[in-house]
Amino acid sequence: MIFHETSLVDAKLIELQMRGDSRGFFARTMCKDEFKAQGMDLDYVQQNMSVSAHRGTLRGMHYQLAPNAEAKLIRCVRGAIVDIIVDLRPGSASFLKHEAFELNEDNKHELYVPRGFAHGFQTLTDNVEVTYLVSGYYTPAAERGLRYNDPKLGISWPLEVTTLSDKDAAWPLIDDSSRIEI
Ligand SMILES: Cc1cn([C@H]2C[C@H](O)[C@@H](COP(=O)(O)OP(=O)(O)O[C@H]3O[C@@H](C)C(=O)[C@@H](O)[C@H]3O)O2)c(=O)[nH]c1=O
Repeated sequence: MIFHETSLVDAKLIELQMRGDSRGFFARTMCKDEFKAQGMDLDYVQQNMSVSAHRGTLRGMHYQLAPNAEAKLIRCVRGAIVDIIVDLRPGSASFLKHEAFELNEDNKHELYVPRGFAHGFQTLTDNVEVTYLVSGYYTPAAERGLRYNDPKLGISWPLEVTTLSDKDAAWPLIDDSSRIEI
């Protein structure tokens, strides 16, 4: 795995190293030793997948409150997405900043989202499958979100939003104090 720093403190874009042969190729997608050397979260307790039927579908921006905060390791295994993360950690040099990453079935990039970040993505193709490991159990009482089009975040999504859950349409806007419950 090749670990690339991002503009957001502690978040990393991971390039997989393919070992090809006559059958195809092999690549490692998670390795505790390599993650430890990078200071990344090591213990993943759930693996999730989602399938989105339509191009332009948006899921986000999601996180869980501490002590249920989760690190996430995201990969798009069918189709393509733009994945966007926001650093919500007060005191971080990248507090409230975001960065966008294209993850798709061809580049096979993996995005490491640290605890204390909000996460979301928009599909760039129909019939998209995303798979991700998370370091915390799903805890509905700890679920929180930011509005994908909150002017305080200033995220520019690549496509018109075609599909959005009622829950994602209703997340609160960040108030003037910019204080965010994490
Ligand atoms: C996230 C999650 C949802 N669910 C249930 C709740 C609901 O009935 C159904 C769909 O849930 P959601 O609408 O929250 O699914 P979705 O909008 O895809 O939620 C996901 O979005 C991306 C951006 C993330 O970062 C993930 O951590 C997760 O929050 O699945 C679980 O049972 N376990 C889980 O871990």
